[in-house]
Amino acid sequence: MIEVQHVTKRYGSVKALDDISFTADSGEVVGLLGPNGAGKSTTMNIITGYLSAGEGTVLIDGVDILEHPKQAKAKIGYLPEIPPLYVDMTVRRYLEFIFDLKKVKLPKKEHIAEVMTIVKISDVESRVIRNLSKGYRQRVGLAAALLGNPPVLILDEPTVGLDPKQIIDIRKLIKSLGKKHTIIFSSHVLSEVSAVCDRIVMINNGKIVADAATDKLSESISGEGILALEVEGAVSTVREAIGTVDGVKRVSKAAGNNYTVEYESGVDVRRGIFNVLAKAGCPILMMRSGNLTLEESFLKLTEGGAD
Ligand SMILES: Nc1ncnc2c1ncn2[C@@H]1O[C@H](COP(=O)(O)OP(=O)(O)OP(=O)(O)O)[C@@H](O)[C@H]1O
Repeated sequence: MIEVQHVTKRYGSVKALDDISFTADSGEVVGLLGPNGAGKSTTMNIITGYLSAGEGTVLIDGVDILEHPKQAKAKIGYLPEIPPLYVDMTVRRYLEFIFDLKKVKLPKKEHIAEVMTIVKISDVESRVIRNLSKGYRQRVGLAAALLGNPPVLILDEPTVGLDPKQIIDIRKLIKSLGKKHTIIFSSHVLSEVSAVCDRIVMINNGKIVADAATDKLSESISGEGILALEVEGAVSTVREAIGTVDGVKRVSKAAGNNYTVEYESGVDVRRGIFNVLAKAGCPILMMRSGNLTLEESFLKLTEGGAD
């Protein structure tokens, strides 16, 4: 649905993006994660056609954003980091204004009411935007992005500046919107991205440093899996037995009866290890994944970032 291909962007001598490529498939919620200054906003602005890339291509549902901007932009709902709200308007008036601006062809009253219900702002429709809390303003911005039912939503740091309750509400909202839309949303907060997204694209210093399903990310970063084991029996027997299992790369002895097993990424060695140790008469007392946590992976990849 969204294809970013070899995009490079320079601001004068600053290379903000350096040959980045990634995709977001239909119905996927993809998190663009990186420290401040990594290039997230620049990426978002290029995807939405607000900024042109120096090199590379962005396709929205197969349509090139630079060659056919009108057609491509009609498929996108964009929530910039600071939504450009007209604060003297009421919520309803503002949404009517955006509806007209976007030249939406749906029945106006019903569609605006539907969108207000989705983002839960119907109760403030007559309030002047200036008097709304930051959380409500963010939802008004989201409502504006949703007008016209675009299949793609691009959300730039949608929870910045919100209180914890508002953050939880917006996350829930994004998750539910993910059922019907392809979403790319940026954040510098790992826990946020991992709570909401199917896939994480990590960006640092204008380069993509990781791109994987949220639950597979740490494994894909370390390039191999790690298991921590506690096993009874003679050390040489245990090591030898585990070493015969397909996919096992290294067995290291830790304190007591503990071992660390490194294995090839994508291979599940647990059953094999169970079988060989049972055969050798060495009971397994504990076995768990010893991979880097997502936090550790993120820090490892973004060391030296601007944040
Ligand atoms: N208009 C500009 N002129 C010059 N340099 C810029 C401009 N906009 C961004 N940059 C630089 O490009 C790099 C990427 O910036 P960008 O705003 O895309 O990062 P970001 O990941 O969105 O960070 P933040 O979360 O702080 O907004 C940074 O080094 C930034 O200083």
